[in-house]
Formats: sequence, structure tokens, C-alpha cells
Amino acid sequence: MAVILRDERFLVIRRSQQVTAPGKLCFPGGGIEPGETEEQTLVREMLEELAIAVDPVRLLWRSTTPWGTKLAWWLADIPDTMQPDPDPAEVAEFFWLSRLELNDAEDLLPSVPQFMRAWRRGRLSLPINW
Ligand SMILES: Nc1nc2c([nH]c(=O)n2[C@@H]2O[C@H](COP(=O)(O)OP(=O)(O)OP(=O)(O)O)[C@@H](O)[C@H]2O)c(=O)[nH]1
Repeated sequence: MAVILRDERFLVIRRSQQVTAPGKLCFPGGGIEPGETEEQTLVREMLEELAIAVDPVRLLWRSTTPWGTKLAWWLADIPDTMQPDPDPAEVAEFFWLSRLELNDAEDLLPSVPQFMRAWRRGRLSLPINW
């Protein structure tokens, strides 16, 4: 998953109606393909979903969903002036949400509150304060 910050806001997507977990809010991201590194997956998925060129910064955290999917949470940078342009097949809309807005959001994939809890508890660090 890509954790992308701009002005202390997180880039969050609403999943399209055509993918698993339709309509849910989550961080952009997707599955690793054979032969790819996690950084390559991150770069490819951000181009596919949002047409943004990201620069992977560092691995923040790892988690596993109740259904056994392993998630790697990467901090990534995008150029200041670059605006996401969602592929509607995958992404219905995107938002820049503050920490408080993200904590209050409904329809989140359950991994997102887990990530926020891990951050609050100091299990990972971000370039902004809790
Ligand atoms: N993009 C994204 N996926 C997440 C998050 N949290 C989380 O549990 N997932 C899970 O990670 C898996 C991969 O996500 P995805 O559906 O966006 O990626 P994909 O199209 O490559 O994979 P798919 O073919 O399994 O659907 C799914 O099982 C999804 O539910 C999140 O914050 N963002």
C-alpha cells in the first residue's frame, strides 16, 4: 500500500464498483506480480490506478489481513504539482484526508484503522506528528 502525504493529508481512494471490496476507502495499492520488487509494484500500481509517478521512500510497516493477505505499507513521494487522474475501472474517486478525517471516515477497509493504530502506538513513524 502507498502512504502518500501532501500538506499533512493522506491520499485515500474509493475503490470502484468493479473490484473486490467495491466502494470501500483505502490507500492506493495492489498485488505484487512475479519477479517484481515491492518498490516496482508500488510504482506500477500508482501509474495504473492514479497516473502518478511515485518515488518509494521507505517501508513503514507490515500487516496481514484476517484472510491472510500480506500487506506492505510504503511511504512514497509524489511531485508537489502532480494531480492524480484515477482509472475509473479501479478507483471511483480520491481524497486528501487529514489524520482526523481518516480516523472518522466510514467505509474503510479494516487494515486502515489498524495502520492508524500502529502509528498512534509508535510502531511506525511518519514524517508528520500524530
Ligand atoms: N489497495 C489496498 N488494498 C488493501 C488495503 N488494505 C487491504 O487489506 N487491502 C487488500 O489488499 C489486497 C490487494 O488489493 P487490490 O485489490 O487493490 O489489488 P489487486 O487488484 O492487485 O489485487 P486483487 O486481484 O487481489 O484484487 C486485497 O485483498 C485488498 O482487500 C488498502 O489499504 N489498500
